[in-house]
Amino acid sequence: MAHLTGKERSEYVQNMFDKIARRYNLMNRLMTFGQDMKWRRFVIKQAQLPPHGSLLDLATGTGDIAFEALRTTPTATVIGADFSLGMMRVGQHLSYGGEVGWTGADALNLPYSDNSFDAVVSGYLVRNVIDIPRTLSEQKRVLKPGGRIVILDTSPPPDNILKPFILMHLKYGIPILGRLVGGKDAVDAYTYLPESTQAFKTPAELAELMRQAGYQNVAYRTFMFNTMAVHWGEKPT
Ligand SMILES: C[S@@+](CC[C@H](N)C(=O)[O-])C[C@H]1O[C@@H](n2cnc3c(N)ncnc32)[C@H](O)[C@@H]1O
Repeated sequence: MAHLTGKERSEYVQNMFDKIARRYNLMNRLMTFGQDMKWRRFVIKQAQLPPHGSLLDLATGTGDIAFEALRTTPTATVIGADFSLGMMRVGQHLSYGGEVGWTGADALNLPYSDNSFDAVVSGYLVRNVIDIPRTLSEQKRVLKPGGRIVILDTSPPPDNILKPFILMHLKYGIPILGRLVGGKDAVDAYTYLPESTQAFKTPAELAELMRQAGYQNVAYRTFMFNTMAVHWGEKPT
């Protein structure tokens, strides 16, 4: 991965998700021991979407976060945007799939006007983009003043007594599970996931990038032995 240019890395990520789309949801449930839906519910809680509000689920993938928004706020307008059409095609056939406004979009160049959404949320996007400040700034642009950004992503395992066990799960558990569930097409993806997690920002570093991008009231909460984090903040009014 380190040898790829930004554009090549972007294409690599896009193709990778197209390839694993069919087995993606099952892998999530297995890898996280069924915890991932709890974090998605927390993301939507932090979005504080008003009735009839508008939400953009950026990097929606198969739509799990978008579906959670529709489940808790059925009157909301929910747009799911992603650059992997394969992932969104899977989501279209799931329950609530008919109620999401699925859109092909790049998180670095959003096809929406300024001040469009009450909330912009994302799950496992920021670790994958080639320019984090750029996506944070694009998300701020399309948020209404006072609108909320919420980000769910993995975090590098902190230095503590659990680190060797977490590294074992990342280095061996997840790639082996990926191969068993997704076959050889999934090997790259579930090797990339642990590598990109270890190379990603710590929760404190990501919070600082959000502040630098101009968000206010930035805060975060970590889950699963600090290996998962949800960050939130607001666009100034
Ligand atoms: C791990 S999946 C997460 C899907 C979903 N948010 C979830 O929580 O399950 C990451 C998604 O991010 C998308 N993605 C990565 N970089 C992107 C970018 N620059 N623009 C749009 N989507 C992107 C991928 O196509 C993929 O569907």
